[in-house]
Amino acid sequence: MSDRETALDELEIAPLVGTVLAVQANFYRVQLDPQHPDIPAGVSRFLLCTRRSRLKKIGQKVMVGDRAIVEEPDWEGGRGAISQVLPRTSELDRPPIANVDRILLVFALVDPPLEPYQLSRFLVKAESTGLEVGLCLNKIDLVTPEVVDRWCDRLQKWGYDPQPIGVSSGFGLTELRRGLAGKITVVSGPSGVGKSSLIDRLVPSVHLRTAPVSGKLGRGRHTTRHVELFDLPDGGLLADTPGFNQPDFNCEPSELVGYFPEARYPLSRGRCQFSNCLHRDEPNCVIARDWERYDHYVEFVNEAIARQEMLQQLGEKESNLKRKTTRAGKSEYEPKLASKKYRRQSRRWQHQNLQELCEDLEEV
Ligand SMILES: Nc1nc2c(ncn2[C@@H]2O[C@H](COP(=O)(O)OP(=O)(O)OP(=O)(O)O)[C@@H](O)[C@H]2O)c(=O)[nH]1
Ligand SMILES: [Zn+2]
Repeated sequence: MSDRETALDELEIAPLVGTVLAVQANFYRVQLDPQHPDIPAGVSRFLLCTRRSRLKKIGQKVMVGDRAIVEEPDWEGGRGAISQVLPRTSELDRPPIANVDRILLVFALVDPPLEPYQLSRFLVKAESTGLEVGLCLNKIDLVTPEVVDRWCDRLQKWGYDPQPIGVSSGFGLTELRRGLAGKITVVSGPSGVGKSSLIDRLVPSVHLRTAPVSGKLGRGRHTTRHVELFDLPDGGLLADTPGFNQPDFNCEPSELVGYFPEARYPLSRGRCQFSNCLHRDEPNCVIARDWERYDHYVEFVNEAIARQEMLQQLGEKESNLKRKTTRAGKSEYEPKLASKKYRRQSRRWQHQNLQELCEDLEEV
């Protein structure tokens, strides 16, 4: 066995494993798990790594959040090479992060105002990932305790247990920190609610640029674009997502009901008469209509159906298009010759047909 094989063999017994915190132009910032006997005392556990060419060859992508095996650490230079990506437990595509455990939705009670419909969209989108969903209500300093209580009662009826917080004053952040320990959490929510300010407070080493909520849209001007996981002092990793105000759904209409906690319980207890019931006008449906968000549910189902129909039409259109390359070298779609019945009949075909017709007439 060569020296290298022996070294690899040893690595297999006790590989250096870490989590990819950020991707920066073909380099991966990896935080190694602590207490590995190979990590010398006093060196940084953060290594800037390349990806082994073998991984490139097999098309193995490395994502933020990935658990990776690191070889050939250069402790002085803070470098290493990723030789293997461990199986993922989850994979989000927006933001592109692997192994996320929890989505934490942050909304403000005011400034921007808390809108039930918008909150519902974010909740459904978060539920559609299949991950645990948490909800914080920020800016409690700007409303009365009665307003906070009213919102908490209302959202409990939706099936959630919101945590009121005040990022400016630090209210509720100790409890929030406890829920983040040992997990990878993605923070999401509309613009201007205080997501970046929250991360600034939770991760002392991070200073994201934040600006006052401004303009007609009531949006904060801070922009969060690249994907990065921040290391929390009490353990756990946190990522911010760019603020967006209207998440889209790309799920099947029939899946939506499962993303409403209010409907999950009756569905687990009984069955609708029709197996493909969408719980709208169908008879003998187990879902009651008297819960606050039922209208949201119906609207989201209608939206998902419309989306499905649009995709179907697009699919049909696309199958009638063929790709051609223009003189400028660009690739474009042009209508395929329509199916037989619309195609201009060729002379020969016309001639044949006439002949057949004549033969038919002769037979009569
Ligand atoms: N009054 C009050 N203002 C807050 C609080 N938390 C954050 N803010 C302010 O709200 C504004 C927007 O905060 P950001 O942290 O930029 O919001 P964001 O959610 O990251 O916004 P995007 O980057 O657009 O997604 C800033 O002016 C913050 O100072 C709070 O608890 N109380
Ligand atoms: Zn039903």
